[in-house]
Amino acid sequence: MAAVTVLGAGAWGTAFGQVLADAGNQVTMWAIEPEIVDAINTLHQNPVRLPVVKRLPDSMHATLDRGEAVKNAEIIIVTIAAQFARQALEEFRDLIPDQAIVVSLMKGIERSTDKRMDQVVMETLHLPASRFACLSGPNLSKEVALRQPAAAVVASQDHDTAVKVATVATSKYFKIFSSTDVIGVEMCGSLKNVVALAVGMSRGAGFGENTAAMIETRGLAELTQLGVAAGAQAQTFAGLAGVGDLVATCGSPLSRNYTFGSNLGKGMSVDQATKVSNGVAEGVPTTAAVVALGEKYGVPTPLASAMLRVLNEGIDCGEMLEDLFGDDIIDE
Ligand SMILES: NC(=O)C1=CN([C@@H]2O[C@H](COP(=O)(O)OP(=O)(O)OC[C@H]3O[C@@H](n4cnc5c(N)ncnc54)[C@H](O)[C@@H]3O)[C@@H](O)[C@H]2O)C=CC1
Ligand SMILES: O=C(CO)COP(=O)(O)O
Repeated sequence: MAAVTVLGAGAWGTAFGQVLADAGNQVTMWAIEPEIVDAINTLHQNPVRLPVVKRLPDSMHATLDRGEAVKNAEIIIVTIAAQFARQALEEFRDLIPDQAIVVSLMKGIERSTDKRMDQVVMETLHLPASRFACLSGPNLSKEVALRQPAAAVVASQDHDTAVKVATVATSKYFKIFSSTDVIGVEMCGSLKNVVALAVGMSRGAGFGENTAAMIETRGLAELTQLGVAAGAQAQTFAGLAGVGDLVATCGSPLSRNYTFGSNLGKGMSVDQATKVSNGVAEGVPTTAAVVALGEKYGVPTPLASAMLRVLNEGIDCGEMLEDLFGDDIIDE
């Protein structure tokens, strides 16, 4: 049993807090929303972000106080919307205990810097790589919250750190594998959201399985090439964080990214799709960062570039799909 603190009581933070509690840990949730902290402590629920759970485990409690939240934590989990991670973590820099391991569950790239969350977390908290891990995989929060069997991969440069996190967070229904490919796991989780936007859009526009499979396969090739150029191992993209999460996210209306894309495909504007989104659709701000990273590493990103035109210029699904392929015949 460990003392674990989760920063951010959104849908995934709350569902993962329950995983940790079910694994036998004492779980402290920190959130900026007083109504969520109050509901977790008094009703044992998070009706704002995770209404599907009617009673959270008794070993979960919440606080608004940053110092109290982390003071005894052995493991600190970060599940804050990626674009706000830096500003939120700055407030924790001097509070994190010296030996604590910090684990990112976030799936996004910071728009203003094009940095992955491992980079943002370590540089903001002044954390050595040996005390950082990221966890990713096909983990739609509602299904995990209902305790349906699922798995994820946790990566750290320090194998012992990955194994420690996996040991602490493994429960009867949540299996965790270990890896040392931090860049690969980060790139998988962030980039698949852009693919999910495009697949959702094609579904919303009324296209079927062939179109979805085409986008997913070409998307996987694009994110693998970009990931490898950034220093990732190709095999990671065939694992849970890569293909696994691509299949889950691109195939489910429970995904905010898929749903955001689907609403665009049905004819909504970006503003309208943002208004009706039930939580953060990380692929939206991440798309521009993926295009920028492609330019930086000299890797073509036709899918992300086409989605950027959707987001910035409002092109429709037909034009987006045309943009995916040039006129040349290219080797697969
Ligand atoms: N929902 C899911 O199925 C999964 C989500 N993720 C990732 O986990 C991360 C969080 O996702 P969700 O919890 O589902 O999103 P959500 O939209 O339900 O919650 C976002 C969280 O970010 C917090 N936040 C936003 N701005 C903040 C600020 N300035 N300071 C402090 N906290 C702030 C909110 O309070 C909220 O707790 C995302 O990067 C997402 O891609 C990963 C796996 C599964
Ligand atoms: O990452 C996820 C599932 O693994 C959740 O996807 P969304 O953020 O699109 O809801």
